[in-house]
Amino acid sequence: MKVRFQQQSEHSECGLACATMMIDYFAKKVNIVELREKYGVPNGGYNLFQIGSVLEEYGVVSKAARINAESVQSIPTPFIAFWDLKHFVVVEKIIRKTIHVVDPALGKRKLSFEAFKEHFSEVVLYSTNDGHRSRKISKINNTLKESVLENKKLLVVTLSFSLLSHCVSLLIPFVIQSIIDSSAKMPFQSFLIGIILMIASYFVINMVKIRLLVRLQTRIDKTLLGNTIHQLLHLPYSYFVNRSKGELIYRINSNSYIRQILVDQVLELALSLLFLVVYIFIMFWMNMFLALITIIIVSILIGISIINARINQKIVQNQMVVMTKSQDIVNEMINNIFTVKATNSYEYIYKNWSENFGQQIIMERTKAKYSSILTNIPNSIQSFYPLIIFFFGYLMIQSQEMTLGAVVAFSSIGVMFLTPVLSITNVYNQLLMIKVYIDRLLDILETKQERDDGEFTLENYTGKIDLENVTYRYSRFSEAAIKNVSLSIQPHQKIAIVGASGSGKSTLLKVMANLFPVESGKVYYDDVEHEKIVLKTFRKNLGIVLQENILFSGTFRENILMGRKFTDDELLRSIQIANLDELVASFPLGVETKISENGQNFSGGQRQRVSIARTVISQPKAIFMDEPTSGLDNITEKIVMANIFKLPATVIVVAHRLSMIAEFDKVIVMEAGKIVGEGTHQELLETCQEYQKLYKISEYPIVL
Ligand SMILES: Nc1ncnc2c1ncn2[C@@H]1O[C@H](COP(=O)(O)OP(=O)(O)OP(=O)(O)O)[C@@H](O)[C@H]1O
Repeated sequence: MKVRFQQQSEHSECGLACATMMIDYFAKKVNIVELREKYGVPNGGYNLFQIGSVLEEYGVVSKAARINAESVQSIPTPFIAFWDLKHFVVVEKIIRKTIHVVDPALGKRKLSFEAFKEHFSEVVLYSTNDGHRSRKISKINNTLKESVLENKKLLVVTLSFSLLSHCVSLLIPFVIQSIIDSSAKMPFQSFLIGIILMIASYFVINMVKIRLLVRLQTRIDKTLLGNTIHQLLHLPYSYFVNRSKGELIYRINSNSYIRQILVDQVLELALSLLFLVVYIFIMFWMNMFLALITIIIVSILIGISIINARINQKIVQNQMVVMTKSQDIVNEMINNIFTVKATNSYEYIYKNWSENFGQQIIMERTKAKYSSILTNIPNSIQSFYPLIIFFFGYLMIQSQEMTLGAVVAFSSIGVMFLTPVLSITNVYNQLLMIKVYIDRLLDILETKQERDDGEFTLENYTGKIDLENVTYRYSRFSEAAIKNVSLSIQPHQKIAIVGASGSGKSTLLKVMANLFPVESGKVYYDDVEHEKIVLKTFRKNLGIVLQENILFSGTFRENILMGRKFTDDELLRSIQIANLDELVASFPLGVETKISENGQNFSGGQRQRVSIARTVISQPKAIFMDEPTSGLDNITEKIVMANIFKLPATVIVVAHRLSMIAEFDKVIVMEAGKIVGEGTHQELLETCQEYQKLYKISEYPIVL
């Protein structure tokens, strides 16, 4: 049994991807989505011990060993190998001096012993389980099935028209036969009328078929892509936190490949299969001997095409991985062009990209190498097929077993038979490919949506928040970012969270704002446990301003409203609170002024203020802000914060600068995921050593 390739979705997921491949091989069909949901991905990835624990939970008993490359053949395959001192790969098998490696970042590769030795870091994790599990054919995901089933009617109609057009073309050989065999007494006019009628009906049927096909394609596209985007929008925030954007976009694009293969190819396959039976029947009815020759030729064609498809699948899988990486590099380059320029790192980035692109080219060439032989043979056979039939047909005419017309007709039917056979093998090829695309899409489609099954709507939410022994960790194996935190925040209180970098301030804020689900403990809003609240409607009570202030391309108005309905007065009020009124007034188009994508044409502080206006416009009852004013000067910061403080809302702010700290009702001091101090600024200065330290080193001494 082969190891099923599992691609890692982010840089630190190689350990988890290797664990997925091992579990899938030895114990149970799993995909990385399931393991990711269960264990998460710690910063810096998994170590061998943690991978071993995951395997054990799934019934794969494993052992780690330190071993040099020369002795690695004694380890039972597949096993996990430590790679370049920073990565994990699965060694699928070792055949003589060739090592078959499944790299979760790069796909399946064959390495010479020397190349293996160069990368192998002399540590392995192997399974002591006996043999592999039995594998059943996997079921296609429901969303994909639904997308097709929803358009069942249209599918049947399109299929019927395709069938009709095939039927019309099936008549052609018989017409040719009667023209040749009855040429002496041919009723010229009726033949001509018949032919014109045939051409006209073929044309009309095909025209309708093409239109139906396009309609079917667009409908399936819409359902498939619509479902994916809908699913993406309903995934929890944590899904996006560590994922690369290029990778996600590539996964989303898998939709159109899947549709192309499903609609264009599978439809063809269904018809071809049906017509194969018809053709075989007709051929044997016309001439047994020629029919047998055709079947032999076809068997050779199918054999070669299957080999071709299998080779292609492997190459395409690997090709997709490098293509995604290229896209990622370009994405990062464009997003971080300032850093590239500032650090003068053109060559480094270019080298990175061109190395990756080089691999892409090598794969393209390998593909061409194989297909120049394997695609060429079927094509050549197809071209020479009529010659073979005419050769044997000639002998039959001589022995008067067949007429010339019958040989010509047989040859045409034979060619018609070969075409669907070739298309079946081509579709088989594509179907192997679709699996690769589906697996990539399933990462999105099979991830659980954010839960929303609460019973309380909390329409009159006051802004009270309580945390009871809350712990949150980014992954099962990483240290908790928030440890056993209990906290009570009263309506309209103004709270600041302070602490050293990495102490868990942002994480605590996100947990309070319900962006991250807690691992243990409870979060209460107005004394109602968060799991019992209808999140969809409740979310509008929470306003969140995060560090990354993303603006969309559109006007000021559009960026603040974000599709929600508010009056012009409400819009102006939010602009005033964010102290944007002067800026907006300075533009001739006011709130209709265009903001470019990501707000590139505005300063960081201006972007922050648009983000604040966007949050306060909905008059949330609790406002969570992660360093919302880091880009503002002291005076603007004071104005904005004073405006926010006046709002009838609970305000919780992660603050690096302590310049306004004395104005908060309560300050929470964090250290290593725990609350180490809680009280007013004055109280903490007297009682909390950690706070005193922070205050002393604060860049901006307090203004009292
Ligand atoms: N997306 C993530 N995945 C894994 N670990 C994370 C992630 N984000 C933060 N962490 C880890 O969680 C811990 C707390 O991080 P957090 O961002 O909450 O700290 P912070 O106090 O807000 O830091 P800063 O002031 O530098 O923003 C850190 O150890 C950090 O490495």
